[in-house]
Amino acid sequence: MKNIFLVGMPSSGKSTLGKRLARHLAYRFVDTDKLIIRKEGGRSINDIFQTDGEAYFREVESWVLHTIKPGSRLVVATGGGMPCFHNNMAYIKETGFSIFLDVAPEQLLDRMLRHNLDDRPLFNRQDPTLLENLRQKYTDRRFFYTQADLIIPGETAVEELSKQIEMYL
Ligand SMILES: Nc1ncnc2c1ncn2[C@@H]1O[C@H](COP(=O)(O)OP(=O)(O)O)[C@@H](O)[C@H]1O
Ligand SMILES: O=C(O)C1=C[C@@H](OP(=O)(O)O)[C@@H](O)[C@H](O)C1
Ligand SMILES: [Mg+2]
Repeated sequence: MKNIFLVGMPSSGKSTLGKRLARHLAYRFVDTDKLIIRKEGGRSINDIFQTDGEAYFREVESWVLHTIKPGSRLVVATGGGMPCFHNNMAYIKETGFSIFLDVAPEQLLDRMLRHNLDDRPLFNRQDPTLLENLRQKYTDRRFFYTQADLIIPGETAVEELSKQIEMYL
């Protein structure tokens, strides 16, 4: 039973869909940001970025990814940047089935402004250039995200997704 990795931009719905998919398949669910926070003794993602910098965060992020045991019936919601650093996307592809949740920057912006989630150091809701930032990151990161085994639109229902992936698991 391959682990399933959800990749994509922040706010694309990895954590939300990941939990639903895990329930549907009777898999366990993990969120790599939560694993990082636990490893760092409960510090927030913002605190890690501010105190130790992004490079340190990316080290821990990659370390955490490598602690995920292959074949353990897990749905893994990754952090938005994870596939784009170190050799993470290669490791994800080697050890699991990967799904890119493809959501356009305009829709990501809409979700970010609608929902009050402030633990995203790279995407500030008060920033007037947030849309530009999302567009730039989306363009830069697509190279990595599109290496996923499957690409789906963000609003895909869990029943439909389960049907699409059952033959790969
Ligand atoms: N398919 C969807 N349609 C509309 N809103 C969504 C959808 N999926 C997630 N959201 C909302 O967008 C926000 C970010 O979702 P989340 O699952 O945390 O994204 P990610 O883990 O990719 O950053 C949440 O507030 C969630 O309720
Ligand atoms: O896009 C990024 O580089 C990041 C996305 C976040 O995860 P989500 O995609 O779950 O928001 C989190 O890992 C960190 O703030 C960095
Ligand atoms: Mg998340």
